[in-house]
Amino acid sequence: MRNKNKELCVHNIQKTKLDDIDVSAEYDIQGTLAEGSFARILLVKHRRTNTKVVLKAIHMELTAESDFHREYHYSYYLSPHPNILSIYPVAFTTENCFVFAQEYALLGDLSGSVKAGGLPETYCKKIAQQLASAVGFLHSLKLVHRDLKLENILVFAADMSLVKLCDFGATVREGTLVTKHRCTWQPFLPPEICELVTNEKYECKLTSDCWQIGIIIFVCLTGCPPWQSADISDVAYCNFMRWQKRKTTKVPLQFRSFTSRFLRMIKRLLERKPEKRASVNEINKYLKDIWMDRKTSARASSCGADAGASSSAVGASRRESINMYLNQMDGKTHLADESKNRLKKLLSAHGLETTIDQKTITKRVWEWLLQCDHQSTTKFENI
Ligand SMILES: Nc1ncnc2c1ncn2[C@@H]1O[C@H](COP(=O)(O)OP(=O)(O)OP(=O)(O)O)[C@@H](O)[C@H]1O
Repeated sequence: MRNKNKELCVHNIQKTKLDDIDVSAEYDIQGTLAEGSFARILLVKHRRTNTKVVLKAIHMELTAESDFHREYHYSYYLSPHPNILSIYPVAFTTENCFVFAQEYALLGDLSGSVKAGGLPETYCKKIAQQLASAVGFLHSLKLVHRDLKLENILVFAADMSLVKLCDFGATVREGTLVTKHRCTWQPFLPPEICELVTNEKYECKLTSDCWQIGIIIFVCLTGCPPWQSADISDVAYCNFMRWQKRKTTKVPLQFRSFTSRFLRMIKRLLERKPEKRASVNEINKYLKDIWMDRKTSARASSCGADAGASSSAVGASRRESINMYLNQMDGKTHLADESKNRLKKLLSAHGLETTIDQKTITKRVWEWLLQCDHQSTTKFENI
């Protein structure tokens, strides 16, 4: 009964009264931390309390007021969880933006920490455990995050002992009719979403988050996604599906560096049928196991191509996958540029020019991965 009330309460979206304020009068703007698709993330110091906070300034022309209220409501409601970004009870409007205040993650997001070849296994397990806890909390309230990716996991400790989930801009109640979220990376999308046509509506389910956590764990361990797109036109994905459906005993190349326990977990999270997919809580069952197989990981680079006949196809598809990231980045440029210009105007009205661009940082990371993929492909083709 208590849980039911909690659940009802979280879905009762509060419309906070939004006062129009002059940002530069209240805050000392120190710089732009990042630029998302709809928002600019500003590092500021609150003049009166001398506290450093982050302001998420969402451009009004790109976001309906009701969407802002939903994002702020869910972000604030969820933020007491230790692995969810803390949000302050501060929301207001400026001339062009809806704004709310958050705590500052000094180490940025996970896409800046995951290097070619991946993170140490111990770090990945800490991330998996904290992410499972945060997303498990959302799921207990029947909320679907819908946009789980490295960029939405903020790092508070270099050894990954504290990470927090952020960006509840796409979060909705389970069962809500939605269309594909425009700014998610294709390799992170589950098959049931990949197969939708543009603007097709679907009922969102908790299980799509479980798939995305599976992909995040894979990317953290290896440094790159397992395929470009979870659909039948993708060779790497097809190989995985054939193996999962036991049509072949040959473990797909990009999964050869893992132990059987890890493979069991990842197969459960990356189950094609959403109704059969593991819940996030299942991840906890595998945290004490060894994930990387020391012997095979020395032989098969998870970032590389197959040493057999299908090597070029898989290698090409994986290169394409990383290229696709870069292209999607470019695709986002137009949208980001529009909002960037408007936000720039707003900021320069307060005498501030900004130059940091998160898109460029992420693009650099993926260019590096592309280089890594190319090197290991060459290595395996020479075997
Ligand atoms: N509190 C914070 N501290 C430090 N960096 C942050 C913080 N909040 C956000 N960021 C940075 O800003 C980026 C974009 O933030 P956020 O995801 O909230 O914006 P968005 O416009 O919703 O992004 P998207 O492109 O995913 O729609 C994050 O990936 C992260 O790098």
